[in-house]
Amino acid sequence: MQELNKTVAQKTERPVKVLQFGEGNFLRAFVDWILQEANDKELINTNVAVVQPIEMGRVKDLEKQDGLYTVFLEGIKNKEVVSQKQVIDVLDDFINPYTEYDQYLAYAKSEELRYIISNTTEAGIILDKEDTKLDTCPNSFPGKLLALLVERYKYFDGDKNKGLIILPCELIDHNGKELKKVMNELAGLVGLEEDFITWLNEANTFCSTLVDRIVTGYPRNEIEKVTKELGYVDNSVVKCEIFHLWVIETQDPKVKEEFPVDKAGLDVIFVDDLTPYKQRKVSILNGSHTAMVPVGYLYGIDTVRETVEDEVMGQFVKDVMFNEIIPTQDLPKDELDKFADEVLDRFKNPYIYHELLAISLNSTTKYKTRILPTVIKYLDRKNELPKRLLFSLASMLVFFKGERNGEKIPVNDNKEFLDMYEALWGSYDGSTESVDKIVKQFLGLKDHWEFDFAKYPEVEKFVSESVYSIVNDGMKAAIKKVM
Ligand SMILES: NC(=O)c1ccc[n+]([C@@H]2O[C@H](COP(=O)([O-])OP(=O)(O)OC[C@H]3O[C@@H](n4cnc5c(N)ncnc54)[C@H](O)[C@@H]3O)[C@@H](O)[C@H]2O)c1
Ligand SMILES: O=P(O)(O)OC[C@@H](O)[C@@H](O)[C@H](O)[C@H](O)CO
Repeated sequence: MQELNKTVAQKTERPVKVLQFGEGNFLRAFVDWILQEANDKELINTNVAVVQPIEMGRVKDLEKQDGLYTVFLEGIKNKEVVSQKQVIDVLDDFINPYTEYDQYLAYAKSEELRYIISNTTEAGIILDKEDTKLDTCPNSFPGKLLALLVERYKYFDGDKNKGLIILPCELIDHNGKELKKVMNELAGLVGLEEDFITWLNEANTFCSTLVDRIVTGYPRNEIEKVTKELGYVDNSVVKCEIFHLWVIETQDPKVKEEFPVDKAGLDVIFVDDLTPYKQRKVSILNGSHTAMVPVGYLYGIDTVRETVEDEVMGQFVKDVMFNEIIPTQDLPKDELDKFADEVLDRFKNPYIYHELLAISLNSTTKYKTRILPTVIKYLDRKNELPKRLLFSLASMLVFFKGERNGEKIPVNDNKEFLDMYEALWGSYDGSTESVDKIVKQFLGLKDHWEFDFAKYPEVEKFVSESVYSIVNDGMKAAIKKVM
């Protein structure tokens, strides 16, 4: 069967107004799909140049298919099954800046370039103090963007009209403000002139944004069937749910006028403050995802849907959402309950095969960013333990012991964390004392948690007892104690 390329599907020429950092599943199934819809409805007219943010990546694989790939949306909308396969043709240039730095910097001189879009994971918007030499490809995303903007500033002689609209999609708090802050810090370290810094801050518009769509990526589990239906081989086909929401925070009405993607009948909204949307989504959706992963996996389940449909695990997830997360949120309760009900329906999507192991990636950091704020609020407000969220923390520690029913778990996290788990479990000798010691050290990682668990001695006791029970009695017995 033929591979997807421009001899198989149509490719439309458009000016490249968007430079996109990241070629991952999410951006392709979300932002690029939105751009496609808005282009097709003639609301915008742009193609995208994709920049690979790290040395290893897939931009050249995308280029092999002339940038064409299929978004496979499947789910239930208004009680009807929707199954739709759509070829996306907006990707137009594919840059590995590590090997094509000049080609990358050439975009600085583009009259047409207007938008920067990024998703470099929660690890991407960071200050890398080594990124001060802009004449070779900087390592970090902020470093790469700074190099481009310095070139642009010089080429257009500080023209205020040549600034860009910057729309980061990383799931971190205030991503736009954070990126702007990191870029300013880096500009300071590089020693860039004051006039450039003024241009960076005044000519460019950094918008924080919040994204929401469950994207499971390449549908490995059903690829033969999908390929047959498509009639071509697509190595970059990406599967996702129908639901989508992009909240763009801006106080500048010109952004909405210039980027009218919301008019394409899509769930894109422009708001003054996205904080409530962010808190609600990250704590309820991502928080319950992260909380269910080690518990469900050690329970013997592999996917999100099976987890929420299992009698015991389903109840665990509901209790996590409604009894521990929602009471810590500041939005009206009925709104939160409605959102949580919708999320549960999305988790039950029968057409999406969302593996717990995929969500488990970088769990140690995800627990800290997506769950710990809830745990802390719960402890402060209720003066009692959020037992299920802490049970999930205990389960995560056992998950990284790396074994389920005698089989190795393919755990995936930063090397420093994997080394830490190995060292912690290396001291385990089967006794309650050794579990207590492991838990004490784990909760004592103040630099990681940025929170002092020792303030709550009952937390350590509960986590320790839970770990001991999960290891010795197995998850099915251990979970009964928190239900
Ligand atoms: N998949 C989803 O359902 C979904 C939904 C909403 C948000 N997100 C967020 O999007 C991000 C990417 O998810 P994905 O499904 O596209 O994953 P992916 O593995 O397909 O893509 C990851 C992308 O991030 C880049 N990247 C990885 N580590 C980086 C680093 N240290 N610095 C800079 N760039 C880095 C990679 O180059 C790649 O472009 C995740 O952080 C996730 O939180 C995902
Ligand atoms: O993508 P991750 O690995 O950061 O997190 C896993 C999921 O919680 C996440 O992808 C959600 O499905 C997504 O955030 C929904 O919008």
